[in-house]
Amino acid sequence: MAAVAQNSSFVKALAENPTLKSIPSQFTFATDSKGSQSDSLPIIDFSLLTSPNPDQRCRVLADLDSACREWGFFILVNHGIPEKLLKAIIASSLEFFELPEEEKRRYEAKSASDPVKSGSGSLINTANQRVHLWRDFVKSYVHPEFNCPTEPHTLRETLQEFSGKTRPVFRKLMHAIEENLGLEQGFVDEALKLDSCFQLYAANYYPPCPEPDQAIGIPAHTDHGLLTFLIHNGVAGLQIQHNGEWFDTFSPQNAILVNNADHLEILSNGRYKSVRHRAVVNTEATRISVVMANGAAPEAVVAPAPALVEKDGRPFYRPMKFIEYVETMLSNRLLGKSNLDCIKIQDE
Ligand SMILES: O=C(O)CCC(=O)C(=O)O
Ligand SMILES: [Fe+2]
Repeated sequence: MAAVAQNSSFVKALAENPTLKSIPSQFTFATDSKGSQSDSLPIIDFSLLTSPNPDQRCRVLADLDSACREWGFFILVNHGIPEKLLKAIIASSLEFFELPEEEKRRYEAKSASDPVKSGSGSLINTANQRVHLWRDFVKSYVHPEFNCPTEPHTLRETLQEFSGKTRPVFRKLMHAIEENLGLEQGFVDEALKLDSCFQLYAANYYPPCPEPDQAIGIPAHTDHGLLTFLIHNGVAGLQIQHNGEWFDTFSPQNAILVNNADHLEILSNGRYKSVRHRAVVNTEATRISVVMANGAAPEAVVAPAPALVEKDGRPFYRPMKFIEYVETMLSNRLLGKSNLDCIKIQDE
């Protein structure tokens, strides 16, 4: 047990204490955080989705289908979002974490539906103990209504632009997925009301940790929404689970890491599983990730696509209003308890 007390609600301040040699006991999270390497993580070239060459387009659609089906994760390249904007959103997010504590504390969450929240987060484990995470975060709902912390002043414009530029990429991917699932053209736009799609921005700050094997940034979980986009500052830490094994991810310069989230699993009636992933920490370098969770409209009721239910003989998930699902998830602090499990229709 470490002698250093945690007086702050943010891990950054604790990690910057020069006397810290081990983690305070409330951060202890027993897990094997080693990840395997794979040279077959799927890479999808976004620009080929609009290729005039039908063979090329067919090939990228097939690659996207197998990435969604087998890995639930892919590395998106040539997406057209300027590198300058990706760098700017990471820089503005870092500026947020560097604000004085009292400024960040203004956004401490009072309820799951607060549109802007900040803190570091903790969970209750199966032994009913509170586990603190080795990460600080800031989250805000950015679409259909735009919310943003007032400081740093660079964040608002950058975040607005980032949200505006990620939405068409998300929608084009959803159209390709609609085609891959054999759904009628226009079905996802209408059923999920994608003009008003929900987007949640989250930035995570993982300071260096003196005992990275004893702590966790974010434990294994799946995300709400359809597709999650993630970029980072070049420090590795995202791991995904594939066939029961944990894999480290990598990303070429300027790429976006994309993963299937819960509502894609529901929509596809279980064909495209929401991928379990986690964030591990290290002794050396601060890691920052910026996440854009892309979902259906808050008021849309998400259910398995009727055409797939017909093929499968039955739905495997119960319908639920999108925003209700998100807010249930954001207020659920139980480790290992998945919202998706709650709406799964079990075999009779
Ligand atoms: O920082 C990461 O790599 C993972 C973040 C994440 O999974 C999340 O914010 O939901
Ligand atoms: Fe996540």
